[in-house]
Amino acid sequence: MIRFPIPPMSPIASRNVAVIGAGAAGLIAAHELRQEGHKVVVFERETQVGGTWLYMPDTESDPIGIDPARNVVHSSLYASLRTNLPREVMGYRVFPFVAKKGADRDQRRFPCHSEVLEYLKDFARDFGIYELVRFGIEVNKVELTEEGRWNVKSRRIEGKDQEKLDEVYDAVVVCNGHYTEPRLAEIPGIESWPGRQIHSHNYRHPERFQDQVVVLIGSANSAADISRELSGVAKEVHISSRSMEDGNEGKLAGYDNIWLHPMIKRVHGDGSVAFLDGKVVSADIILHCTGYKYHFPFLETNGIVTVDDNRVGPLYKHIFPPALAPRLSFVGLPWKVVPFPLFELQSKWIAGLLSGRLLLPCPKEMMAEVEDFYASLEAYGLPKRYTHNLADYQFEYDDWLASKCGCPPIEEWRKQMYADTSKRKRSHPETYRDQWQDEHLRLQAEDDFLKYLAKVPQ
Ligand SMILES: Cc1cc2nc3c(=O)[nH]c(=O)nc-3n(C[C@H](O)[C@H](O)[C@H](O)COP(=O)(O)OP(=O)(O)OC[C@H]3O[C@@H](n4cnc5c(N)ncnc54)[C@H](O)[C@@H]3O)c2cc1C
Repeated sequence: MIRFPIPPMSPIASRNVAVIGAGAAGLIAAHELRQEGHKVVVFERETQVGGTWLYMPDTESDPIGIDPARNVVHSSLYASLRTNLPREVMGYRVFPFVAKKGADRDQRRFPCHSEVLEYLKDFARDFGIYELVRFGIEVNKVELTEEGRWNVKSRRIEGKDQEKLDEVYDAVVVCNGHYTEPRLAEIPGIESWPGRQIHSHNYRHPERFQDQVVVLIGSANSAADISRELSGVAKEVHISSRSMEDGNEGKLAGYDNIWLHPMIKRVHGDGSVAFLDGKVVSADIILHCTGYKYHFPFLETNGIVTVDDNRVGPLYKHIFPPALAPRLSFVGLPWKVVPFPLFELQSKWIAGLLSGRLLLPCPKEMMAEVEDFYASLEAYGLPKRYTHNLADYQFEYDDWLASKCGCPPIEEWRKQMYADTSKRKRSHPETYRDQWQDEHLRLQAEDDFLKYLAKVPQ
């Protein structure tokens, strides 16, 4: 039986901390925790760091990802993917994402995915993170002990050696990513529709779509990139999205074979797909670019933390369940954000709270704030699945964390560059990665990076 409230932590102390995942979130969490004096073990199922940025040519046995027995592939990257943020904006603040020379490096401002992987590998090497990571080890159970610590069970996932570990940690930081479990659009009539379905998680190359009529559902970054890539090989591409504004339906400007539609009304046994605007097409494939679900199959909190319609909660500031803070935390849940610097600030705060250098409000106050936040979302008519969408206030959130940690707010150039990129992505989706108008901001960033690099011992 678990006793509550769990015992308070003694002030200014070093903790044994388990970090789950060695993607961009887990790497910076490991760094910040160690900087604060904690003892850190990072568990990583793969044999390399990088998480999402470790491109995997293989796809899953179930192309829409609903079969629980399927082989799970972690990364959702497609072969042609280039970043949707300029490298200056994207990098950690403590390790600028500057262009490097080398045969395997891509010096462009919006580089291809392998360049981000190289950057993360550089970070792990330069900051001595590799020595903290246990590779090829999957965490399969995280449970609260009677003393309010965490029992972490893990196992080696490949090879004859069936090594299993059962250990106790003072705290767990969950950094397992949230772009692996596909979310699907609900489509009336889909059970009897005879065509193929695939989720963008399993999209790698356009060739399989040669001469096909494709209905692509979604409007986020992947949908924009993949629909344009498909137009080069497919017969027709029909984009269906919730955000399609009235009057914008019809052919996409600049393309002969891309059409824009509102949501799908119904699909039929004869292969036809009917949209809410009354248009009907006969399609071969439905491609779901409809996002992902938060998924923590290893986490056992006796119902304290749940995932409900993609709300992970209750969480104070998207990080701590009030009843278990600060011993359980999540890094990287927010979306529609600049991820790496946000991970950095979340991690810094967690590290300071775990040592007792920084303090949280009491669980009751945190819970009251979480409830107020949920009530405000409801008042705006926002469904639970928008809980971690920080589009309208990501920098306010970052700056709040920065102030708690006593570090400078997000740089003005970074905020402005993000805003300019978002605008250009909408107005010039084909060219925003290669043509820009924010050279003055890029120079400011470079200037900042030079000052930073001058301080770092080479
Ligand atoms: C298609 C796509 C394009 C994107 N483009 C951009 C972009 O241009 N710019 C940008 O900044 N962001 C982009 N992102 C967001 C990107 O996901 C984040 O930048 C970031 O990489 C997420 O890092 P993470 O550490 O939270 O998760 P991940 O990178 O997913 O890492 C999680 C790690 O946890 C490990 N793991 C999971 N479960 C376990 C377990 N039980 N035991 C042990 N290990 C485990 C996984 O193997 C993985 O290594 C994109 C995302 C996608 C899907």
